[in-house]
Amino acid sequence: MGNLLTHEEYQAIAAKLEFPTQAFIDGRFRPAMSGKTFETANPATGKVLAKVAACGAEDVDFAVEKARSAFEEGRWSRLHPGERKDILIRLAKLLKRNARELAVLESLDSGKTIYDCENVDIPETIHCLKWHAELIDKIYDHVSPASDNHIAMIVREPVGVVGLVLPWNFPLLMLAWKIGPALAAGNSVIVKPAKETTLTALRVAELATEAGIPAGVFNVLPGGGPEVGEPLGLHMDVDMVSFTGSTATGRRFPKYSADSNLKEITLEMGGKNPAVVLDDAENLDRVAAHIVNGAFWNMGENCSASSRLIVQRGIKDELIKRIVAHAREWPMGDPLNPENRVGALVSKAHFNKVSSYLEKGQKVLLGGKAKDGFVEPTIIDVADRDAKIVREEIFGPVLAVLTVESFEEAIALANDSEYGLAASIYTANAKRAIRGARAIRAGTVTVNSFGEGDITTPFGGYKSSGFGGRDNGIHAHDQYTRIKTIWLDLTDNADEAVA
Ligand SMILES: NC(=O)C1=CN([C@@H]2O[C@H](COP(=O)(O)OP(=O)(O)OC[C@H]3O[C@@H](n4cnc5c(N)ncnc54)[C@H](O)[C@@H]3O)[C@@H](O)[C@H]2O)C=CC1
Ligand code: BAL
Repeated sequence: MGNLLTHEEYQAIAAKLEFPTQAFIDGRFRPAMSGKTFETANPATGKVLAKVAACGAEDVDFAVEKARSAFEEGRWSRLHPGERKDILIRLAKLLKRNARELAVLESLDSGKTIYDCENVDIPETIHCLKWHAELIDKIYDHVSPASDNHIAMIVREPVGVVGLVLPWNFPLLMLAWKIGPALAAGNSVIVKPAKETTLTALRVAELATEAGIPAGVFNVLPGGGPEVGEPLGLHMDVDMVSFTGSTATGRRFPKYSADSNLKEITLEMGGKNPAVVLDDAENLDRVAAHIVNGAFWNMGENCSASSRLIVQRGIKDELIKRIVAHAREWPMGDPLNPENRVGALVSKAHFNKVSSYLEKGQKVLLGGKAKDGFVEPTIIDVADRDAKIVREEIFGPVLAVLTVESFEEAIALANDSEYGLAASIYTANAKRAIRGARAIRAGTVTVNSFGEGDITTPFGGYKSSGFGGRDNGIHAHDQYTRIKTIWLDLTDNADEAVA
């Protein structure tokens, strides 16, 4: 995969990196108005990388004012879509030119492996921006089938000033999922990265300006959730917020909206995603490889991670044997070593949270150890269907195994969760595959594979996993536009009385 460097070469790049540390508002870097900063550390070593501006409500007000001016003056919102396309493609090219530096920055700040940053995060980020840029001058508005005497145009307009509240698990990719369609549609954006992972968003803001995105259109406010996310959610002049993160925090946004200007809200939240393996599944070795990828990719810090394996008793032992064998091929260690597939968890706090799910007395089939920011890929056989590791989103490399006797029981168990983000079903029986996929209440169901689809397919959840619009695909465009109807009377009626 890819054109990877050696461990030593990555370390040499890391040693020379400069870190952007200030807020980016109205086209330039600025300290937080309060002068406050917070430390951001490399979770793999605990070493502080930089002190970053800790923004607050006053920075939010200032950024919203600048974003609003940019929007109203039409610096970006009224550019020809083809011009926005050209600038966004220029941004994608700049990201490509700086891909290696961004990959190392992302890995250092988040604990993600350089292997994933180089092979997934950075290329998909670039592809996402290009895809939305290419889309924007190919979308047509509509004319309604109204009477001959009227013409009714149904047009899409950018929403205005958009808040983008991001998680830490895919800092650049989630940025791209949101700024791609939001900027392509002509909005001004205020990005609030997760406090744990701010550095790459700040670097992208700098590159966006170099690409030609006008001042005020792309702003980045580092800082805490209550300090930046909440004032953004409550702001009277923010038109829409798109959020990705935990269900607990996501729940706050509809309330912020109701307590302010009824801004639109899209929420992409947690998951406890089932991988259902039926006893007629073919090629168990391949199934096992998919399950390992689903459960342990990105250290399980993935909202759509397969965290519940629901397996029919007849094939359980054979499947587990193969899953364990595949998982053993995933080395864990320094994220900057390209041999490693499992890096560090994002922060000490998150490490503590994930470790707390590893309890004495569990039937551990693999792993189970946690030390100094790293958690081994862990598989636990569970009889109690209400155990915490079955119900709660752990967001770490922990796979709970549940045993069932039938297809019907498997589907019922798959749905026995407050979440409904993603699911997989492995079977050679096409009818069962489709019946199962239809019956599982989740936004994405993959058959005989693990994945999230790609940029062309909408991503989002059912139940407590999702609310509002979808990320990715043409459907993401809906999130960041509003529909307006324009009626025009065509009658030659100068002398007629108005009825
Ligand atoms: N669905 C997903 O992709 C993600 C799920 N999670 C889940 O959430 C758990 C906790 O992680 P956190 O970082 O605490 O997630 P979080 O949901 O609190 O953070 C997501 C974003 O919301 C912001 N935020 C936090 N509190 C806020 C508030 N009161 N008002 C407005 N914005 C606020 C954060 O600063 C961050 O930018 C994880 O262990 C995991 O289970 C975390 C990150 C991503
Ligand atoms: N899996 C991409 C979206 C997320 O984890 O938040």
